[in-house]
Amino acid sequence: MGYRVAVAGATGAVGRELLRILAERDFPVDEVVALASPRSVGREISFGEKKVLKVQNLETFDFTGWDLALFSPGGEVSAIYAPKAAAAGCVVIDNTSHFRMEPGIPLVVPEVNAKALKKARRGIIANPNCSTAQMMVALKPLHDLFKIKRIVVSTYQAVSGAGKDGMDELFAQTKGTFVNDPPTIAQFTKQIAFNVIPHIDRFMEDGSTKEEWKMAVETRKILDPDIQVMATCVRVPVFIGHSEAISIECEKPVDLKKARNALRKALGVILRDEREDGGYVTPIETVGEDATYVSRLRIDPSVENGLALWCVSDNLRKGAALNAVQIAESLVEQDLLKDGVLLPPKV
Ligand SMILES: NC(=O)C1=CN([C@@H]2O[C@H](COP(=O)(O)OP(=O)(O)OC[C@H]3O[C@@H](n4cnc5c(N)ncnc54)[C@H](OP(=O)(O)O)[C@@H]3O)[C@@H](O)[C@H]2O)C=CC1
Ligand SMILES: N[C@@H](CC(=O)OP(=O)(O)O)C(=O)O
Repeated sequence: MGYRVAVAGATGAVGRELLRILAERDFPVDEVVALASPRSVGREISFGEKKVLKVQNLETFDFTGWDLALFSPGGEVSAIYAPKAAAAGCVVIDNTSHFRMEPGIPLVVPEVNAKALKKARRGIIANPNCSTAQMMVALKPLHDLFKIKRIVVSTYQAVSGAGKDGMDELFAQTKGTFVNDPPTIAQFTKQIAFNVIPHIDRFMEDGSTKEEWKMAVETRKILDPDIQVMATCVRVPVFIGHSEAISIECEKPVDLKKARNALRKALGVILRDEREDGGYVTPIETVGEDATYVSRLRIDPSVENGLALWCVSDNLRKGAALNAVQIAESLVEQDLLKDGVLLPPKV
């Protein structure tokens, strides 16, 4: 038996990847519909090798009779239409930050906390922030071994994290530099080509950014409510692939050999750590890949029970679309994708 699946935000960077991954992984679909803004109605986009979908309007779409909706149309749009879809009996997996911290809405990285799906009460499941998702995959096996108390992380985030317009801006500025065009700055606060910007999402009162705040609160919701997180999130001129330099401080003594063995066995992780030229993974090597790559694993001698690592993944896949499809697969595996199990919210 297959499912009727809607993809909202289908013309965007994440939406296109969602369609690609549903087809690639042979998710059991009977029917797929692509939804976006009124601007895109009638546009054609591919689903798999053979099918072409005509984009429909999310604003007027009736979700009655649809089993599953994968949303990535931006937080403000999800805020309106995800509850409507859920109220029509369609289970929503939302990629935006809008519902992540709400009670009764599981925030899930399947390799880490798939069981939380059973606690869904409102017909909506949240997909984590891209930087958080890959960090959770890399740290779960280490947390199981050594019990992490504190994480210090610096991110190097690709422009595709800011959607298709972010990618266009890096491309235009890079090209423009070679013909002496002054850079047009719209998606980022400063020139991104040949530069790095220590600012992602809006500023909070304490001087951190919302991206940094999300990494802290989402880690606590997914992995362990007692972990402290200090994040610095930086945009870099890379098209796809988020990188992270992570230092952890643990309760128990760390053992490098045990850490390596656990990472080798962990679901979703590939350890590539050869301590020689090129024996580590860079973002461009992760494009189109599903794994979260860990390199540069070493003891951090500056704290008790400290360990440092480098972690890289395709932000549009594990950071967004792949994780969403894995959630859908996990719902199917756990027999949760049926009427009455994920109760629709009252709207
Ligand atoms: N990029 C990433 O790494 C990650 C992104 N996300 C989240 O996913 C969401 C989308 O990101 P991304 O794909 O990168 O963004 P894009 O800008 O590339 O795409 C946005 C999508 O949303 C659609 N959309 C915009 N406004 C409306 C509307 N009023 N009604 C219906 N559809 C609308 C757009 O349709 P149209 O083409 O018609 O304008 C487009 O399909 C964001 O909320 C982001 O937070 C989450 C994790 C990671
Ligand atoms: N903020 C992330 C992508 C994203 O949209 O995250 P969120 O869904 O948490 O707003 C980035 O720019 O790389």
